Amino acid sequence: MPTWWGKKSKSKSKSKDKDAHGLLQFNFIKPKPRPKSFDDALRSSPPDLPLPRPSLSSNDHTLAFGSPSLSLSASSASSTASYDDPPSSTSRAQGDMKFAVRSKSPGPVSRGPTSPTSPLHSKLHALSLDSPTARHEDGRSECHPLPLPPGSPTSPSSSLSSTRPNGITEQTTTCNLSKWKKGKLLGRGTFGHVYLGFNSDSGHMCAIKEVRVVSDDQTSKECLKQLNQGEGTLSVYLEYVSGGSIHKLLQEYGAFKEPVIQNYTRQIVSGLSYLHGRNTVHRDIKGANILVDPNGEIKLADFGMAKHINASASMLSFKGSPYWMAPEVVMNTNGYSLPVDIWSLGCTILEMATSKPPWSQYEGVAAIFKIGNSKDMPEIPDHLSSEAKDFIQRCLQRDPSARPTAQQLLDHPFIRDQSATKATNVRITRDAFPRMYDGTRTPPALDYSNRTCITSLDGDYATKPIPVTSRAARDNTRMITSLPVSPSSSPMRQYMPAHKSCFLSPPHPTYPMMGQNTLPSYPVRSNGTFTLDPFHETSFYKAHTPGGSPRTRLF
Ligand SMILES: Nc1ncnc2c1ncn2[C@@H]1O[C@H](COP(=O)(O)OP(=O)(O)OP(=O)(O)O)[C@@H](O)[C@H]1O
Repeated sequence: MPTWWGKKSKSKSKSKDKDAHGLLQFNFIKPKPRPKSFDDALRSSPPDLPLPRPSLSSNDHTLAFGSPSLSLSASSASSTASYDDPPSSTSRAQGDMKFAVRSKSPGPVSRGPTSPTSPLHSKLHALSLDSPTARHEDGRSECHPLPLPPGSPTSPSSSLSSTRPNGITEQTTTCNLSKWKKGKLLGRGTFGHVYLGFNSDSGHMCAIKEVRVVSDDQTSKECLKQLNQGEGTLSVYLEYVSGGSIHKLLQEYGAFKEPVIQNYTRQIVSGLSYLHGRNTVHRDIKGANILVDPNGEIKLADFGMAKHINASASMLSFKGSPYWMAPEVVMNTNGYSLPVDIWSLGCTILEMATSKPPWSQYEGVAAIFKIGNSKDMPEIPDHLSSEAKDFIQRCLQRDPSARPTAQQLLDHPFIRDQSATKATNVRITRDAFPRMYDGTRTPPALDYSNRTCITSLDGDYATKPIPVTSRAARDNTRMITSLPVSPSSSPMRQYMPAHKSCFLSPPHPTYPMMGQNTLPSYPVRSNGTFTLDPFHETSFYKAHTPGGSPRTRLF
């Protein structure tokens, strides 16, 4: 095996450790001496290094691996899966990753808005990449043998455990015990709101992501029926990560210092290395989709756009969040693959360093033009170290094949010497975000019905308050950040020849073209006032390929 960057000669044994949270962790094996420089290393042929093998946490909702550990938070993959790239059966079969989605059932009696149906409700259905339709052997079909929401009771009377051949322990609930109440608003995303969930039986918390669902065709209605959905909402129960997202921390604390960036980058890259090692591309890496827990552990979230790709295939669909989107996605001509996450990683590091993504001075579509059509490189702040600058530059290579892989990046000088212990993670996060620990961090839930002003994106997006006319008007004018659309809906479409495999759909209605000056509207509370967060709010996407194609079924 060729040598691989081995300045640090300490070889870690592949060991299993159980951390305080019941997450099993495995360390990387890194024998081998290292070449002199990162470039020497890149020139060596990448070895087929053993990937860290994650294992499921006790609540079965996170995967943790590597050191520092990185978890893949249970996500809305099933509910927001790519419309034109359905999740592959391979990833389902492998069982390496599991995205458990517990959907809300109105049940026989509606519980009202502050008391969502318990995830253990007898009519709940859970979607999983492993076993979306399993039933109990005794014929009880109303319960689902999938992991409980985080913190659910697991007493013998309430659950049955079984260990599958791949080592994943599954829990089967008897579906009648717990009560999850919807609490304060944690945040808003493209498809809905995320609330704190509290289990009054156990005292446990989870995050409840309420996804709005449009079912305007028969297939959609059938889908919803099968999910036992009502009221146009799908509830996804997720592990609650109390630190919130990197995006929120940036809003609250401003740009991160380099040691924090280094520590978080190392963990993100570790997660990408795991995902990419399994040919899975996340496609929406950005601060808002990366959660930080109070122990400084990073969790990748929101796999709604993740996609397993075949060795031979690349993707053509236009997905992602514009400011973090790789040029090849924007141009949408030759397809794209795993390196799109590396580009987005570079953008996310810039976001951490400046609290804004690259090209944030441009409106959404103008930024897309900048990414796709120019040869410009985003500005890299001067105050960063030369290693950090080099790391970012390598991620932001316009030619995807020139970008290092996640596995290679783990040995980049910017992050390779990062102390990889839990103590370091805790210390760095505690020092950087003290209020995460003193109980004052979480701002009060925003009352969107009463907000009085938002700020305009044109010009100085952060400072210009403008009146809000009505919720309807506001909802019609949101900007896109996460955007699953068909290839032919790319805003670049009219400027380039249509790709053969494009669906002929009309331009996406939620994409304001340049000059339209629409108003993105994500007011966030900052120092007691609402300010615009132009990088977050998105239009509620309703796909519209002709004829109500199956891929336009939901959302
Ligand atoms: N599991 C969680 N624990 C704690 N907070 C969460 C959790 N999931 C989401 N949040 C908070 O809610 C916000 C909205 O999350 P959501 O996943 O709906 O959208 P997003 O990822 O921010 O944006 P998009 O949908 O465009 O990708 C996040 O930015 C985060 O602050």
